[in-house]
Amino acid sequence: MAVPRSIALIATGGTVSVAPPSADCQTHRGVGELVPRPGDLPDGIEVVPRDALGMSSRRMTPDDLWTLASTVTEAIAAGSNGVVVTHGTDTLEETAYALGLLVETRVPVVITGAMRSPHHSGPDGPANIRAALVAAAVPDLAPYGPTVVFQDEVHVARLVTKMHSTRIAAFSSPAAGPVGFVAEDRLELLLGPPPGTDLLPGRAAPSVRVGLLPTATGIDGSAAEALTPDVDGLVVAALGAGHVSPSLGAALVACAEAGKPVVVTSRCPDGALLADTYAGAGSERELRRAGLHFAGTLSPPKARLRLLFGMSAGTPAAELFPAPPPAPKR
Ligand SMILES: NC(=O)C[C@H](N)C(=O)O
Repeated sequence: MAVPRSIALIATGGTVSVAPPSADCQTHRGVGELVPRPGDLPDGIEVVPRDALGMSSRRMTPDDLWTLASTVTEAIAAGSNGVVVTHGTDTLEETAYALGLLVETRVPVVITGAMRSPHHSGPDGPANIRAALVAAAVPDLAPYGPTVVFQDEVHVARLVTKMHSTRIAAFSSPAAGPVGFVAEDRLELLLGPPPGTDLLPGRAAPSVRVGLLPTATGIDGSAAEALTPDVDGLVVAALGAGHVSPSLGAALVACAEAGKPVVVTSRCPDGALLADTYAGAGSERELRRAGLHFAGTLSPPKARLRLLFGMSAGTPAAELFPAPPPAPKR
């Protein structure tokens, strides 16, 4: 008989592990309760369970992400053939991306959770965990970096987002769709791994504060001005392809001139930021010329984690968010 693949199952809390009959979803079961019973375990897999954290994902902090990344790294160093992390869904995509920033791995790392708690009808946790274990046991998944397995779909950490607040089909990757799926306890990969890695060149425990600002019609610079003294860096979820109101633009430039890196992202769930199309106050041309950094296709919360952990390790923002090559003449 073939040697079973050893998969570390690391629990952090979330709805997937809410303890019945806790009506307020505040108490979380230990990882032992999440391990499939012997008859429910996919063939050829052995689970090594470990509790890391036990909380709703809204409580997760950068320090917790650092701790979790260390736990995952330890499991890999101890010889796991793959890792599955169970997590609350509200910030699951951020944790997946943070593991991509912080964990150097040659084995698959998969994150999953549930939208329905174990004591509700049709809980999705057991099926998600089973599919995640199947995926984590396949070495071909490793080059994709951390992935999210949910509802039998496999999504890469950089692109995945929680699109629905209550349905069990909560996650998707608007830019490219899932890279694979699990059926009959087999992983099918549909697309190749992402072209680049998100792993940071230097890794260190979080030691800086990075703010995140929303934009909307008529949002001026007052919130940015109020926030600037309290942060070491700022991410703005700008309009469209990287635009803000002229007043907000001036406040962001002032923040950058004060030596605090400002990173522009888009509030659109899909698409990239422009470099050289619009001019004038608050346009992408003006903001780039003033030294603001642009995060490409990265979502606002993920760009925030990249800036936060990158700065903590002393990597300049310009290296974390390199400028695109000049556009060809049109
Ligand atoms: N479905 C969930 O897991 C939601 C929960 N509030 C959490 O993120 O911990």
